[in-house]
Amino acid sequence: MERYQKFRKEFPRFYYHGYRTEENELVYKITFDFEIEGLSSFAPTWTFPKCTEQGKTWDNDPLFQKMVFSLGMVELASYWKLTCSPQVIVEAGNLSGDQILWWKDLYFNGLGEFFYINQIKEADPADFMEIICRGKDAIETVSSSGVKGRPAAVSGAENGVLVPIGGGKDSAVTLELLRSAGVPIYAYIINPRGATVHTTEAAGLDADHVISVKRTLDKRMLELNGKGYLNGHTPFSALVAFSSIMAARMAGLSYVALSNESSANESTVKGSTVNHQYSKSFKFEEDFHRYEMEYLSGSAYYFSMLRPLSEFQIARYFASQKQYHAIFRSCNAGSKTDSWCGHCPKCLFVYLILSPFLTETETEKIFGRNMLEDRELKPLLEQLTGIQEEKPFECVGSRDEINTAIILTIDRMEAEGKKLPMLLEYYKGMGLYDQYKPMGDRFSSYFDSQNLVPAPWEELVKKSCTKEA
Ligand SMILES: CC(=O)N[C@H]1[C@@H](OP(=O)(O)OP(=O)(O)OC[C@H]2O[C@@H](n3ccc(=O)[nH]c3=O)[C@H](O)[C@@H]2O)O[C@H](CO)[C@@H](O)[C@@H]1O[C@H](C)C(=O)N[C@@H](C)C(=O)N[C@@H](CCC(=O)O)C(=O)O
Ligand SMILES: Nc1ncnc2c1ncn2[C@@H]1O[C@H](COP(=O)(O)OP(=O)(O)OP(=O)(O)O)[C@@H](O)[C@H]1O
Repeated sequence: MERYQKFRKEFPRFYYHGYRTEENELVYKITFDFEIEGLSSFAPTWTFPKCTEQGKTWDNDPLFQKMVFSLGMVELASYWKLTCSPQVIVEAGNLSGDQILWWKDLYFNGLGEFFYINQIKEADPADFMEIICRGKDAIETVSSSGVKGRPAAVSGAENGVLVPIGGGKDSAVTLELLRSAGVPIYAYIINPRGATVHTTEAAGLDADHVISVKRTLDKRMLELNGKGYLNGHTPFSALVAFSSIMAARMAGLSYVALSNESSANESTVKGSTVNHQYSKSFKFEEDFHRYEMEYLSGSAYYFSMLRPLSEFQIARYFASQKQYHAIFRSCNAGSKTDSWCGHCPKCLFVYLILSPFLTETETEKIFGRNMLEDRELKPLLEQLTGIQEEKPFECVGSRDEINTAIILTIDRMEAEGKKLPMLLEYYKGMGLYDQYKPMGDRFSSYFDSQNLVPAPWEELVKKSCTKEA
């Protein structure tokens, strides 16, 4: 890819100079200092509310400072990708050889979609970036109450569990599961919008149990995007991971419960490792866990409550949680207007995966239209079901579970004597029905034991969300 080589030559060095903090009784604000030498500097910000005892200063907390530095390491990916400068010079903190390898692995995999879409074939895991660390010596961290290893019990959970909220169905399911476990819940939201705020309301959380942080992008990055510098997907969920453990520390919470499912492990491009949802995968979860244990010791136990489950089971559970149906929004395309766009892969995916568990009227009411009658969505249906090699670059379920959901919907509608909508009729004609029907329902009893859910909650997830087909 020509632009890649050209920019790397023209701008060989990217700097993470440092960060500046401002702290008062109400907020803790961080301004990162990045620079692409010869092009531009960037100053993105994060503002956290202060929710701990008065007089506590986070600037004096060594672990928290390491977290701030680490958040900058994730944030820099959005700015580095403009020119993919071969050298990244880190002055803001110290990194060991092992840490450097960890970060390179995150950047390479987390930017897998970016490289693929921009046709940057020459990006190689070893050579795409050299990280040179010129930071001062690391401040020794004093280990505190954080949980090490996979917990057999959930001690400390009585203080509360932090649940990051995306505004879609998955985090609502985590909220409800943890609620049934009887632990206090705190919601965590980056840049609140209607759906995220309404989700906390539907869960019955008051303002004291909602931690909202503000993140700003540097406008110069947006301007450079407009001028033809490189742009594309960045691993947003890695930002959720690093920032949520900061919020947990400020609030004195020992657990952060994500809502990433087993299906997120499937690659987006068949036969490759390119995964749009890389930082939602179990590999990232385990890697992050290891990083915390080794370099951020004392931080909250980070795990995904829904990791044992498929999207199919999450949809079934969510279908019974009617209090969220009018307000949840999974659509990324409509996230700015807090709406279902009704035309994107994520909308079609959610429509299909909920369909076996809701009536046609209920599903149509959620989306405001019957998407299954829209012939323009045929190509998306083909991508979602695996007729096409490439899944859409969106957070959608695995091909197998989408096919299972469609078969169940067709069977239900036919048993009720209903006429199939256009897309389901088309699907039947494509031969997939005959291919998948004999396989039966392989997802109702699904359970992925590769997970980090603390033992008592793992049992709860199994009991609440799995059943024999
Ligand atoms: C693109 C993105 O990550 N957006 C999230 C961001 O939204 P924001 O309003 O801050 O920016 P955008 O208007 O979407 O983008 C403007 C331009 O800036 C670039 N950019 C943006 C964010 C970033 O981190 N780096 C960037 O370089 C971008 O390329 C544009 O040119 O924050 C919101 C929360 O405050 C998120 O809700 C936004 O997420 C989008 C809805 C979204 O589509 N996110 C995708 C990355 C996505 O697929 N999200 C997955 C997570 C997958 C993963 O972690 O790998 C998901 O929703 O599950
Ligand atoms: N703005 C945000 N603030 C905090 N956490 C977020 C935010 N956006 C996403 N997340 C976290 O990332 C997870 C993945 O996002 P994703 O959009 O897949 O899930 P969702 O919104 O809960 O459900 P759905 O899959 O229906 O969209 C969320 O469940 C949530 O834990």
